[in-house]
Amino acid sequence: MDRIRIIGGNKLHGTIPISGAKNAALPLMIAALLTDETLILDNVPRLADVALLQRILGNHGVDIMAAGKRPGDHEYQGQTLHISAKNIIDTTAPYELVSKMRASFWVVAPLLARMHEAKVSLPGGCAIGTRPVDLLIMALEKLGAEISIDGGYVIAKAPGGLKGATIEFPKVTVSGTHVALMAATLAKGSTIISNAACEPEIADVADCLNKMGAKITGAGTPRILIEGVAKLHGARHTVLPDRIETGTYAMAVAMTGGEVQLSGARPELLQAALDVLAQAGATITPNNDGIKVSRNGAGISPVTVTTAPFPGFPTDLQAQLMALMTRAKGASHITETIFENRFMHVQELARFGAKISLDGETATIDGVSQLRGAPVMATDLRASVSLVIAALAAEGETMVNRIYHLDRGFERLEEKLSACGATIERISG
Ligand SMILES: CC(=O)N[C@H]1[C@@H](OP(=O)(O)OP(=O)(O)OC[C@H]2O[C@@H](n3ccc(=O)[nH]c3=O)[C@H](O)[C@@H]2O)O[C@H](CO)[C@@H](O)[C@@H]1O
Ligand SMILES: C=C(OP(=O)(O)O)C(=O)O
Repeated sequence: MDRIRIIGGNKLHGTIPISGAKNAALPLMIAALLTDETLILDNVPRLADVALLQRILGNHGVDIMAAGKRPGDHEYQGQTLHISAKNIIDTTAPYELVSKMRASFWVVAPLLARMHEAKVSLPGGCAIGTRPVDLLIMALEKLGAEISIDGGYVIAKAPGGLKGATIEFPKVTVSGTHVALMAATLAKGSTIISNAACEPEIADVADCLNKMGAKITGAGTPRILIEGVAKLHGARHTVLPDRIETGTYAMAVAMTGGEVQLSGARPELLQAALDVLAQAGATITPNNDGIKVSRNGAGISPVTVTTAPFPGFPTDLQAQLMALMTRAKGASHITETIFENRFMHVQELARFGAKISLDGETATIDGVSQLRGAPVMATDLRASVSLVIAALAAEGETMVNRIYHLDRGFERLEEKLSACGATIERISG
């Protein structure tokens, strides 16, 4: 099993190119199931989750061609995928594949919308809470699907096709919104999704669906309107930059000090997180090429933050912020409201000498002047990278074990950080 070895203490200086967003690339690839024509996606990150989804789509009969690099392409250029779901040969998504990645469950929506049937294993994914799919099932039932659960599989049928409906989510759900949106594009009549998730990845998927011939308005707001169409066609779409990767590297720079240009980043995708970083003492400068982040001289100030759906502070940056706050001058408070068990990093951060106490959904972090490197274990994707952030500032050596979590969502992490002066290497085997 690969590990990452880090010797902390170096400031970060240089440029980090921001990859395409994992959480947009995955639903965009899934949306290709809605049409028998080719969907071309540019700027798809090279990640374990993307590779796994390629296998899952392949199992349904989808052909995927990954275009190589052209001369002059930047070495970090995302890949271009040509995805063709001309013939769907199997509407079952098996346990062996779906259990490894939660988002793969979302294939239920396009399969049902286009093939009028789907049998999809209940999902797995990061251990950050119970993560039920009741609201996704509710949305599909509203659209006229008959759904049963048998042997760990969701079996969905819509013999006459889906029908437009009003779907009101009792709580904001990204997965529920993606599923409702994709399913409604091919439903007969119009659909209203209210209390929809406003995450930028939803709007990115809706943009792509509209290029494919869907009639969607309001994506990115809590009320989305979809006028169903009989057929979708091929299109070409570029995956938006990863706001969580952006925020993660911004926090790494705030942690170590130094100055880094986050190339290709879009500040409006993570304004709440950038505001918190500025409060913590980092200097954030949006520019033509992305965002410059620096922290020179000044220490880290404590903050009080509560995670919330977009445009609030993202839960996917909570662990990274906690790592940063371990070295703040005073006590910080971080409240997690989205996932009930997203504090797996707390016990691992303690191995560096961090002082964190938990009370229900709130963590209190008493900043310490110095962290010390330690052997630690990655537990889930964002928790893993919070350990990397701590290690970059810790005295001495850290060994991060079980880094397959990191490979799910961070493209060439060690290369990007070492190019900015970090002492970080992957140890294979
Ligand atoms: C691949 C992807 O895009 N993953 C993101 C997505 O996850 P995901 O789409 O799974 O997250 P949701 O927004 O759906 O979940 C939000 C909350 O709603 C609950 N819930 C959800 C569905 C349901 O049927 N019933 C229910 O109770 C969840 O348990 C959670 O407490 O949004 C999360 C919240 O921004 C992010 O942390 C994940 O990185
Ligand atoms: C929790 C995440 O992913 P997933 O929803 O795929 O588990 C994440 O991206 O932080």
